[in-house]
Amino acid sequence: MALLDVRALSKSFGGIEAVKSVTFGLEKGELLALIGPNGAGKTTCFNMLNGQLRPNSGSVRFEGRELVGLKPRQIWRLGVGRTFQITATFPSMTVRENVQMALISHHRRTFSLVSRAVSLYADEAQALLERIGMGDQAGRACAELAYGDLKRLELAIALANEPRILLMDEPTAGMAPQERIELMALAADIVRERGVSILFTEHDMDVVFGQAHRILVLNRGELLAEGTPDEIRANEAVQEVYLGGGTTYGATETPTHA
Ligand SMILES: Nc1ncnc2c1ncn2[C@@H]1O[C@H](COP(=O)(O)OP(=O)(O)OP(=O)(O)O)[C@@H](O)[C@H]1O
Repeated sequence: MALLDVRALSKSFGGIEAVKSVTFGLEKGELLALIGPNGAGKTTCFNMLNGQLRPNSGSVRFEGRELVGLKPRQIWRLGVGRTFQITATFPSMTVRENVQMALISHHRRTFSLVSRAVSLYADEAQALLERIGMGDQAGRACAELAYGDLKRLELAIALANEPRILLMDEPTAGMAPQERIELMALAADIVRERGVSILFTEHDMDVVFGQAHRILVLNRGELLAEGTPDEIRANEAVQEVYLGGGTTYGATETPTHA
């Protein structure tokens, strides 16, 4: 059984079947992309995986344990983390303090807001920042960071919780093209080093086809295709959905439909 085993997951909103009996697995150490046109059901899927939405039917098993019915916080504590499209940092704190806060939360320590978390987990936080290439920015206030750096910091904050699985919802949204590639290349390295599994949604096809080990394609709530980047690139049904057929993508062409 896959590390995360998703079976026949379905969700309707009134008459709209947003996700229809979706089944897939996420393996240990895998970088898996979930793509699909606007409204395909990607966000709804993510919300069911991390407990924000309860599916109408289906199951989500993590290491054999059923996650459906658990609260987001419980799922997070089990090791299924999530990054959001909107970055959630404390702007007035420094970069390092933000990571320290995440480490403190992970280790369930309490601290006084008055004295601030000046010393707790400072070395660990610095090490995480070095890993994402932001060691030299540790002392800056978050509010001063460029957008791309904030997204990288968000990755460090997510890693502070030592997730086994990381759900990344459009991690590169709003970034410059080269920065996007770099962020996902960094995520790919981290997958390799730590054996973390990542499921991510993404609109930038260069990022998807350049970095993902495997790709899931959703269309109108259904899983249309699943395979390696080469298999998906060659899949006619996928080409039809994305481009009306005929054109290849992921190499030189980059259709975006954000
Ligand atoms: N809370 C909701 N209430 C009603 N309909 C919803 C709700 N959330 C999503 N939907 C509908 O479900 C379908 C799937 O939406 P979803 O946001 O999951 O797609 P998506 O693939 O994430 O799209 P995008 O790429 O635009 O973020 C859409 O038709 C959407 O309008």
